[in-house]
Amino acid sequence: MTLEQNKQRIVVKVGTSTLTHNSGALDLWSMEHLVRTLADLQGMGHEVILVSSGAIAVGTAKLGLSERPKELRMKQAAAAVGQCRMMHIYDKFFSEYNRSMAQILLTGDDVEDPERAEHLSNTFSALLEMGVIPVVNENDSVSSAEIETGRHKVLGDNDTLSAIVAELCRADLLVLLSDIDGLYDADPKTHPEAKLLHQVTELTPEILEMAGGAGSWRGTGGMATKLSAARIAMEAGCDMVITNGRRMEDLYGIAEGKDIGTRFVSGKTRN
Ligand SMILES: Nc1ncnc2c1ncn2[C@@H]1O[C@H](COP(=O)(O)OP(=O)(O)O)[C@@H](O)[C@H]1O
Ligand SMILES: N[C@@H](CCC(=O)OP(=O)(O)O)C(=O)O
Repeated sequence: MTLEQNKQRIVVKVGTSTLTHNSGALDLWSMEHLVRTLADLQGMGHEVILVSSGAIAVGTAKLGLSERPKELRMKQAAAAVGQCRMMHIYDKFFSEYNRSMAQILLTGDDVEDPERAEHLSNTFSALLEMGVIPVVNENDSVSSAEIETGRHKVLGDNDTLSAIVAELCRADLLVLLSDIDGLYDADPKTHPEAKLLHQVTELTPEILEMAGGAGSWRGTGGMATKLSAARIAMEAGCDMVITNGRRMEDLYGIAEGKDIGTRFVSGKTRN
């Protein structure tokens, strides 16, 4: 396959547990490696979109709060503070690699409404055309679906959000960077003997039953929301891979189709 043929539009979603330390403070090593790898993938000819979580945890730490706020308005305020801090650091790191980035904050209404969705899709196209890397998060300060209930309604969580973005942008590949190597046949935190699944071609009831909740106070949704994302991506003809954000360099192999993490194979790739 030539490089031109292999040029892909890749959406990478990174979870709070990869971007922050247990204290909630930013994991600068992780962010720096993420940015460097994305800049490199772009340099290789791929188009890259980043969906980044972390705003609430980072805001909570920056405000010096002893725990993640329970009151909705306080969580939304923490998100506003954290989002700003994260964009500052992302922009600084992307600038070091001579890349431009843009912030896109979305709510469920933005993708549900056809006119807004079209504007959004046009904005993504224009940014990618100019070589800018869009960095997306849910607009937590105005949208309460996920942070209030912990479940997704319209968008709800960034796993689902990233799949919706992948669909909207007609991406070839969605990669979810998590704190775990992929989907296991049970949650390894409670079942140490659990085995990693390398490939999923169909979301059967057995697969859906394997998914448990979040692994730490910073994560949201756990595997359940990742499987919802897989459904959206697969139906849109986009492969999705869950892999460990501790090994950013795996992104190169994943882009080449190597067997890393758990790959949810879309009909488009299978046929
Ligand atoms: N079947 C499963 N396979 C792998 N991880 C699982 C499974 N069920 C639940 N989990 C949990 O999902 C967590 C990852 O999701 P989450 O905590 O939301 O992190 P992230 O910030 O990466 O989205 C893992 O740490 C793990 O404890
Ligand atoms: N939008 C929220 C994160 C929501 C979310 O899905 O978090 P995660 O499970 O860490 O990807 C934030 O920026 O804090």
